[in-house]
Amino acid sequence: MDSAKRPRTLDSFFSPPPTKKAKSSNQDSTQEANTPRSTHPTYPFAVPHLPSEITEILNFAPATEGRVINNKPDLDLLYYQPYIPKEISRDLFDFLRSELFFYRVKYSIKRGPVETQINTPRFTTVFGIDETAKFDDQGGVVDVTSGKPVSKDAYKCRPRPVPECLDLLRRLTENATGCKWNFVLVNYYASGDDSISYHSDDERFLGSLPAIASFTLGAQRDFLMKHKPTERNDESETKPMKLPLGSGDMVLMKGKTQSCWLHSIPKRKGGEVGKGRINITFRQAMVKGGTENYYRYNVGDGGVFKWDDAKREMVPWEKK
Ligand SMILES: O=C(O)CCC(=O)C(=O)O
Ligand SMILES: [Fe+2]
Repeated sequence: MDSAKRPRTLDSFFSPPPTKKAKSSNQDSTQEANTPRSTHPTYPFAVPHLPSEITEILNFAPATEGRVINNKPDLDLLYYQPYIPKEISRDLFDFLRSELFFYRVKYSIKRGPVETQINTPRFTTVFGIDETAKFDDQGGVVDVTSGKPVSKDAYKCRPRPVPECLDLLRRLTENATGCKWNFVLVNYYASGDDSISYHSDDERFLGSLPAIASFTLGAQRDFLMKHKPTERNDESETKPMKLPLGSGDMVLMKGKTQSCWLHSIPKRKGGEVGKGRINITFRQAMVKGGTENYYRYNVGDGGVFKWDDAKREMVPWEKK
């Protein structure tokens, strides 16, 4: 690991917290206007960079050493409890919930003659582009080798660059784990009724042994894992393993985990679930089909949602 990339001065831990000066509303709006933001023609609105109070502490991640979990067939996990330092996980959760745009994606699947409408049971958003292309300084999509603009028809979607507030966490996690990622997927589970059913992230466009980092912020939710069905009928196929993912935790899933195991966040009642939970995953898509898949299922073609702090819920957002 390159320690030069992750300054680890202890000063910010021991210096007194920044004093909260009383601000006039005028000063507030000036500060708001001066906040650096990530923009792009595909973004419904600009996304502010993280405040320095958060970035300074984020440099201390991972807050704990990852625990290896590989005591079951084909399982290969590194579980950080937590990864994000405790003193910023609440603020990072509040920031991302308030500042990102989300979608509630609907799509239809056809199995033979029957077409079924699917309402994705959570809020989602996605950023990134596969290995064949990148964004130039103007935000244009260019071929990764020639640097020439990629035709609009090359993708059935409009790829979006990762905003700086998520890209910082992506870069820091790359440096700490030695992995490489070009996609950021974000889920928001507003309540215990929001969920993700058993699946594996084993699409061909991720390659054969993908490493996926999965972060939790906000409410604790159970993460269930079970082995895919085999002829061995191992106990791991019927008795799911439960990781109680709490705020700031990260699970690095690697090796044969995706090809052999399924995972889910089931619906839940009670506990913390009503506070809402954000999940962030970093992934590496190799080909254009991967980019199209991620935008189809995480942005889709419906409306934008944004957090309403007064109503304490996601509300449809419209350009004013
Ligand atoms: O929310 C989580 O922890 C899991 C999300 C997930 O499995 C996915 O987005 O593929
Ligand atoms: Fe998944």
